[in-house]
Amino acid sequence: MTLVAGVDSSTQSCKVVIREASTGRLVRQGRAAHPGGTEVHPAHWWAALLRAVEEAGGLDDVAAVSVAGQQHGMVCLDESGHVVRDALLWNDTRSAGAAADLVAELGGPTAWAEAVGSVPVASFTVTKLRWLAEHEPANARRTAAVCLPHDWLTWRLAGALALPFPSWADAPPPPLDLLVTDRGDASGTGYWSPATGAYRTDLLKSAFGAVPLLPRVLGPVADAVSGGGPMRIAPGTGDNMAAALGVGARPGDVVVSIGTSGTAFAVSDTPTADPSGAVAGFADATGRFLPLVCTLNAARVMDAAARLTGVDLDRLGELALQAPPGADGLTLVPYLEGERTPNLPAATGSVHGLTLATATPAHLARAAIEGMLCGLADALDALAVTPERVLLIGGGARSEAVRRIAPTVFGRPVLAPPPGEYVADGAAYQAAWLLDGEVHWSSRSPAVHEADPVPAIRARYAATRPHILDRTP
Ligand SMILES: Nc1ncnc2c1ncn2[C@@H]1O[C@H](COP(=O)(O)OP(=O)(O)O)[C@@H](O)[C@H]1O
Ligand SMILES: O=C(CO)[C@@H](O)[C@H](O)COP(=O)(O)O
Repeated sequence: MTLVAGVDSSTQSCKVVIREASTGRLVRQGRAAHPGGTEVHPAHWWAALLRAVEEAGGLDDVAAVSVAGQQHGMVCLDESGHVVRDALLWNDTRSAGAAADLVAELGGPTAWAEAVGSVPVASFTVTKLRWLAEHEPANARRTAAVCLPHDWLTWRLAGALALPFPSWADAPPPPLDLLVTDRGDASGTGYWSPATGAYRTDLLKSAFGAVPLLPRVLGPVADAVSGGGPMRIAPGTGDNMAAALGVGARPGDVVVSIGTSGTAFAVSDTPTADPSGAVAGFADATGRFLPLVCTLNAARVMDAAARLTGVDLDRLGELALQAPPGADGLTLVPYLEGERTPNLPAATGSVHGLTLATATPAHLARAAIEGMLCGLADALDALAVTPERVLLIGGGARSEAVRRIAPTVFGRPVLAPPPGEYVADGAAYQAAWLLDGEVHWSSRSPAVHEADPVPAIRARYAATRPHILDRTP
């Protein structure tokens, strides 16, 4: 039996699945937590990957592996391959001013959308590099190469494979020219064009003042390390691109992922360029494109509501289902981390419509879930496609309350695939694809969730959304 491994190094944790290459049957899995915060030393990702691999029973019997990771994070390496500073993650908003400057310098949002398919906000790597050049010039000068979280982990794996697994933790960094990436993750940098398939080093030079070494961009099915050992390494990709593969998204589908980020994305045969900036024109992991809208506030809104109400996530869901749709007018605008779409990096969350009657844990629980889903309903609208199917995935989709409330907010049925690790599965799929050239994995049918639409929920949310305070008092 040939086995493949898929890794999901996402914001909150690292997950590893080991599947049978021919059928996709799940054989073993493991996971390990990442530290909190929006800047993280990449060594923590490597340590978590090793713990998750160990929990999954190791990779000795695995023929191919692929790593998917949180998009956009800035990993700077010096000439010897050592990390220059903690990586700034996709949800770190300190580069919001740099983003605004870069947009103005190129002549406005349309110029960016035409150049790289997306209008950069603080999440994009290019804005983080501008921030670094302005605020930490010594670190900027030491930066010989820039890569993304999945690129860095793939590169560390490439360097470790020659050693037995117990020694992987101590594997020295490989040469910088072994760094590779893929179209999907490259498209989140702000200096690679999905339409032309080429780096825009001119934009990088303007933003950062220099052009460090960049990872080689591989096609969807290519070895990340040529002439490697017995285990092959696929190119990997960004976590949303891997999720699209893992869930088997096809043209006509919109996938809504409720993880740390909230994302809504569709598979497209053509590149997109939205000058409003709401839709990022990413590439996918198959050679196609993945227009995507991302919010900074999704599953953690429920974590916060659970803390506020003093219950666990299961109880939070039960409470939410006790309150009526619309929570009797209690409305929560979920900008707890600032927001990316709409681009309000300094915003805070707010609660409106408090009365003696709505001041209950059940109302707050319902308002939190509805508010988070309203942000995603806005994301679905921004995608401007008429989906045949809306598929709900991510940690937050494990909540029955989310699955039952989503159709009332979205105004249409949603399909919930069986709970699973679809990002890691997508990576495993890519590894199987590398081995066999084609993959025929069967999947279980998603459960259909239907409910009467309640348009008043979004109407009230739209009325309250502009009434927010910034985080600077
Ligand atoms: N049963 C559940 N109900 C609600 N939320 C859940 C449940 N299980 C997990 N989650 C949420 O899933 C989130 C993690 O989702 P995940 O997709 O793994 O995130 P990421 O990929 O960003 O690291 C946590 O914030 C947690 O709140
Ligand atoms: O920035 C984006 C998409 O553009 C995020 O979706 C990150 O890729 C993080 O994903 P999760 O950890 O929330 O899955």
